[in-house]
Amino acid sequence: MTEALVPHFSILLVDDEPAWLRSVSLTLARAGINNILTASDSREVPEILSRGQVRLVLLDLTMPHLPGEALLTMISEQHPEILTIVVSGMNQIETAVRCMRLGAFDYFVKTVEEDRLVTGVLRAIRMLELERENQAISDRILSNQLRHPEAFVNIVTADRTMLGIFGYIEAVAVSRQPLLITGESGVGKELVARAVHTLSGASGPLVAVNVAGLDDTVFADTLFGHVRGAYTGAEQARRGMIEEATDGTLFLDEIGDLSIPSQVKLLRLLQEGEYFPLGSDRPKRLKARVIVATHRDLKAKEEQGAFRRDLFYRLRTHQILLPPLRERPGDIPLLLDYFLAEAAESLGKKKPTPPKELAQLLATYSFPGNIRELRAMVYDAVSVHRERILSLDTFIKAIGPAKEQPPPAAAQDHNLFSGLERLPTFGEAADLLVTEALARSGGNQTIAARLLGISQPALSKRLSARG
Ligand SMILES: Nc1ncnc2c1ncn2[C@@H]1O[C@H](COP(=O)(O)OP(=O)(O)OP(=O)(O)O)[C@@H](O)[C@H]1O
Repeated sequence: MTEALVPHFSILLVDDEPAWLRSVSLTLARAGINNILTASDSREVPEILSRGQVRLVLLDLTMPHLPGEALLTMISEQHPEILTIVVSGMNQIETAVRCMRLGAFDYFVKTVEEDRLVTGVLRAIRMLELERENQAISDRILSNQLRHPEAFVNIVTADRTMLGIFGYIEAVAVSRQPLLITGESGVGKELVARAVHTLSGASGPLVAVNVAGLDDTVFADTLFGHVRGAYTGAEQARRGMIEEATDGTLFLDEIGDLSIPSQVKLLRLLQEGEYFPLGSDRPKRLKARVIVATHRDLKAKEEQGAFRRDLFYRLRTHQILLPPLRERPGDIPLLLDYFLAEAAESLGKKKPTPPKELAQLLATYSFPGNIRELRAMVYDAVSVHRERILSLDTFIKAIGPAKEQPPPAAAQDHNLFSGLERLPTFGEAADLLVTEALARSGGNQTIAARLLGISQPALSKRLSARG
């Protein structure tokens, strides 16, 4: 199998000393960077750059023929899309300042530790990747069309926000940067992580780890693995989940519950792209895309000091916020139909017909457990179901008595009465509302009362008063 090229563009190393070219190539390869070209004759550089593959150049300054500063000027003028890192033998502040003025992205002295050079290269790669991804995101938003709708077949929705999120997912799926998925419990975060993984085209698996409740040592052991004898009881070496996810996706769920020491470990992993299995002093490379999810408000946690700011900023490079089910009521009938078919098939029954008032009833409920809760309700109803038409009873029981709910967004923005010349009286308005609620609920008073946000006895009293 041919190894994937990292990053997706080429990095060109330019120096007249072949030994330096070899040594830097090896250092970068150890950091997982293998898409490298080299040039020991600076006169070759313009032709190599004209092929359009190179986005980052590591440039020596003192070279025969075309000197480094002349090349730097040429690159800044003719290839503004390319970043140049100068790696010079000269430790002179004036030279460094001049190079930065000529457009260098960074400046390193050759004697500097290799680690610092690698960090500089990783920073440049990250910046170029983000630039490309931002471009992809705006292209997607403008084109407003999905390229791979098949990746979303398991995510039932017709909601505009959700469809917009699908477009965003297509744009960021191939990124190597972390992705943060937030949203209430049961809203579909793991389902979305799976769609991202499918679209990433990664050859490895998706490995999901729920990190809630893991103490720091268990967290490190689970993710990083250990060598034999790392601690009492570690009789066998164990691969960590990061290694299990090689060439695939590591999905860390409930990230908002991670302890501070584990947050530090995760940040280091993301920044340096490497980790140490417990008991080992040989680093391993992170070769998986990291997706994290939480139902918690990470911003609020960060403000309270319970979540590290640097990690929060690192994680939210790409972010998806999934809306709760109550904010997409149009999805309720679709999901109902989908889960009825799914439940009937798994329970070996014929798909029941839902009473037409059911979707109305469900729209009055706030679904704190979101889609998972709706799914469980439907499975429950189908399992006790005998007739052709599904009974409303299990649903009415599950959602409990009506509670005050915020008015629908449309009613908040626009007062329905504002266009009327004569305002109806309270009594008239209430009568009209009751009539409409009864029509929508097919005459079912329980549902009508829920739609009106009043108790059933209160509705019944009002109806008898009407005569
Ligand atoms: N749009 C959808 N279409 C079909 N099924 C869905 C949809 N969204 C969620 N589900 C289903 O609802 C259940 C909960 O989804 P999922 O586990 O992805 O939620 P979550 O946000 O990750 O939950 P938690 O915060 O508890 O981890 C799963 O069975 C999933 O398949």
